Amino acid sequence: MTDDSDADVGDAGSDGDGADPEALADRVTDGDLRLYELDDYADAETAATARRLVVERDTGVDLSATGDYAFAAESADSNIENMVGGAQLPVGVAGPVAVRGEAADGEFYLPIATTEGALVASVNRGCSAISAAGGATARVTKRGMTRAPVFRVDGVAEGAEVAEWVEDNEDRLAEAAESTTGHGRLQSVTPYLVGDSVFLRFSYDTGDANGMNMATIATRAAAEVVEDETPASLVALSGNLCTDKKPAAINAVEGRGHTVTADVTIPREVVEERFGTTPEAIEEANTRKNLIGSAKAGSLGFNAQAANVVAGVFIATGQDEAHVVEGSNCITTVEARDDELYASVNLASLQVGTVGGGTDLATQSEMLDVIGFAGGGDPVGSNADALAEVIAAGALAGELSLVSALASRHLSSAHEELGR
Ligand SMILES: CC(C)(COP(=O)([O-])OP(=O)([O-])OC[C@H]1O[C@@H](n2cnc3c(N)ncnc32)[C@H](O)[C@@H]1OP(=O)([O-])[O-])[C@@H](O)C(=O)NCCC(=O)NCCSC(=O)C[C@@](C)(O)CC(=O)[O-]
Ligand SMILES: NC(=O)C1=CN([C@@H]2O[C@H](COP(=O)(O)OP(=O)(O)OC[C@H]3O[C@@H](n4cnc5c(N)ncnc54)[C@H](OP(=O)(O)O)[C@@H]3O)[C@@H](O)[C@H]2O)C=CC1
Repeated sequence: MTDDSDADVGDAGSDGDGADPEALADRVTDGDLRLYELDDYADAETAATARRLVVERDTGVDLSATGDYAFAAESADSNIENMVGGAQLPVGVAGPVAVRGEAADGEFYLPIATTEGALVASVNRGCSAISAAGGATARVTKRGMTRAPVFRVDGVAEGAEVAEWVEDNEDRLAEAAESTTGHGRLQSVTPYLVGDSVFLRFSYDTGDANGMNMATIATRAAAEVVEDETPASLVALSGNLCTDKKPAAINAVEGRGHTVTADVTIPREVVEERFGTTPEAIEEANTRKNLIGSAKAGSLGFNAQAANVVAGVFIATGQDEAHVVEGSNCITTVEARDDELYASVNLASLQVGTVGGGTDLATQSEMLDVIGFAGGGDPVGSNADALAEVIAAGALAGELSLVSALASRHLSSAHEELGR
């Protein structure tokens, strides 16, 4: 879409369209402008072109591939600073997979952006077995985006008073928090006291949005009320008990974002035909690997590759990719029954949105459309719920296929064949 060689020649000192990327790049090189100030002197695309020129000159690297991006630069204004282009990776589809959810009920393609050969094939195989079995049942059982500021108090007694005040005045905190958003609703505030630190874990229903910005802005307003009304002094708006983008047991236990569970019962003949192994072998591999192995490792994830599906769909659909950390909090269960296999996944903390964040970008919104849940839902929140249910079904497909491949000793040959 963009090309350094045919950029407009114009006045590098003027605002907006017509600015010359070469002249702008010269001004950066001369120390007259900072890289991030280029947007004040040119439209977003020209500014990105000028930045590429600066980086090309400084590093000697040809950035023509990075400059060949397929979205309007200005559409990424709220997503990136110092933009130089686009990072592209292949996206494939698995499915369609049949999902019997509360919000998602039908057959759904699962777009997966990845560079790992064999991943889409694996999820596709799992999807085909799930669909042959009549589909996966999926339910969102909890929603709540959290933000937990930390306050300083003078000691335990004062901290306990602050915690009590918060518990008695949740309605006042909700009023302040909700004054900042049309869609966010404060669901709870849970105080934690550690010595002279008080943590307040705020949890919000954020509708169809991931809600991390929404929750952060709302919590700032609530924190001001806490400071006005109690002796507590705000130290940090995020006190890590949220817990955002770090492995944390609190998310695995209490949930964060969407807590979603999916299960399926697959007839024995379908298992044997699609996975080339038996329900008993899959159960044994799951127990020894995903349960005992994970326990011995002290892992928070009792699964094989939930993060693969979460990451692939997140990148394809404009979710915050760092939330894959929480998205990997998944427990996979498998049970061989008389003539069938029962399998389930529980994703405790899946952060998804169909509005906001990167969901409006060109390819990302296309992929949300492919799944069928782009934009705000009716009722509010139903699109994000549906996306969570479809991802859970995809994670279940990935678990079934990979654990089967391990049970049938096909993992390394599959990757030799498809991934090298
Ligand atoms: C690779 C397969 C699927 C072959 O499996 P197969 O049974 O030999 O393949 P098949 O040719 O008989 O086809 C069966 C089905 O697989 C699908 N399929 C088959 N090939 C393709 C393809 N090219 N493109 C799209 N879909 C494909 C497709 O659904 C097909 O059904 P059909 O449509 O023909 O009725 C299998 O061996 C497999 O799933 N292996 C596991 C690979 C895997 O899961 N990799 C994930 C990444 S591993 C990792 O990152 C995490 C790890 C392992 O470190 C985590 C841990 O510690 O456990
Ligand atoms: N601030 C932070 O600390 C952090 C931010 N992030 C980033 O936050 C972003 C996600 O935040 P998020 O708040 O979701 O996104 P946005 O900041 O993009 O806000 C989305 C907005 O969409 C509006 N909206 C319109 N329709 C709906 C609907 N149906 N349901 C819900 N909201 C709707 C809401 O407006 P209104 O509120 O007015 O109702 C909402 O605030 C990601 O880009 C992520 O990377 C990630 C981690 C930390």
